[in-house]
Amino acid sequence: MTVLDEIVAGVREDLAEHKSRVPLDDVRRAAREAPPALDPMPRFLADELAVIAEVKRRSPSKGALADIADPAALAASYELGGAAAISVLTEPRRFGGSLADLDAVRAAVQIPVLRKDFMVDEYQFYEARAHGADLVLLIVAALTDDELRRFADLTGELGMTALVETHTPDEVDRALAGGFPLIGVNNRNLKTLDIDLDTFAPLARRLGSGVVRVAESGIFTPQDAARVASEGADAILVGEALVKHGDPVGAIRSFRAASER
Ligand SMILES: O=P(O)(O)OC[C@@H](O)[C@@H](O)c1c[nH]c2ccccc12
Repeated sequence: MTVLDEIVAGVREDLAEHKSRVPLDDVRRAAREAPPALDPMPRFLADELAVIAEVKRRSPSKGALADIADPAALAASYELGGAAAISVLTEPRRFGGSLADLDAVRAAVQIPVLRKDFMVDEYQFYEARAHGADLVLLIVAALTDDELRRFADLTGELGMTALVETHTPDEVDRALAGGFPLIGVNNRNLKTLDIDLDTFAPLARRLGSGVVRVAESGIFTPQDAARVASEGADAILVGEALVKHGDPVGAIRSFRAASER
């Protein structure tokens, strides 16, 4: 079993508990009644490198990253620093996340919010929308082509935008075949947890400029941001460097300033 398989198995166990607590019909109604989702794409298509700033308490590779007592306050400083969107980890076992974190962040900011989780069941998409998410993550490595298609369709029906995550040439080809407009390249291999910033450039080239390209993971400095921007990134997704930084407002500003596109 890879780490990804183990995480997904845990997600499926937790899902059974969610479903028994809030039946599908109820979560669907809540999704329908939520304020409409925001469209993040204009921010990603703007001239400046967009920063997706992540609320991340822990990670499977490094354990505890930061003691985030007030996720709403952290999100508010991300917004103040000029983040284009905020990513909130909701997976509890390995990342210490929760839907409560998503609720807190949603209530604190005006910009689009991404529910970052391992999305493997329709239920989670209604749940994401019911909790105010504007974007969800679709990890190609964790899904069949049929699931990718179904989940992307459902994401769109709910008014949300899918960030489709890739890590290999084969996954890039699958994402391109699906016609998805917003595609991430994760510099971290979710099967081994190894990080390599050299992952991005060749896959970004393979993706081409017809899609919005997001460089994910392992971006720690403005120099890293400038590098992936020069390799074609329209946006960067940054977690660890921001949650550990004493000045998240300044950190986001420095990432944004690093790239002149
Ligand atoms: O903390 P980092 O190295 O800046 O990475 C952020 C983000 O890319 C990472 O949290 C991530 C990318 N894809 C994921 C999929 C699941 C869980 C987490 C992730």
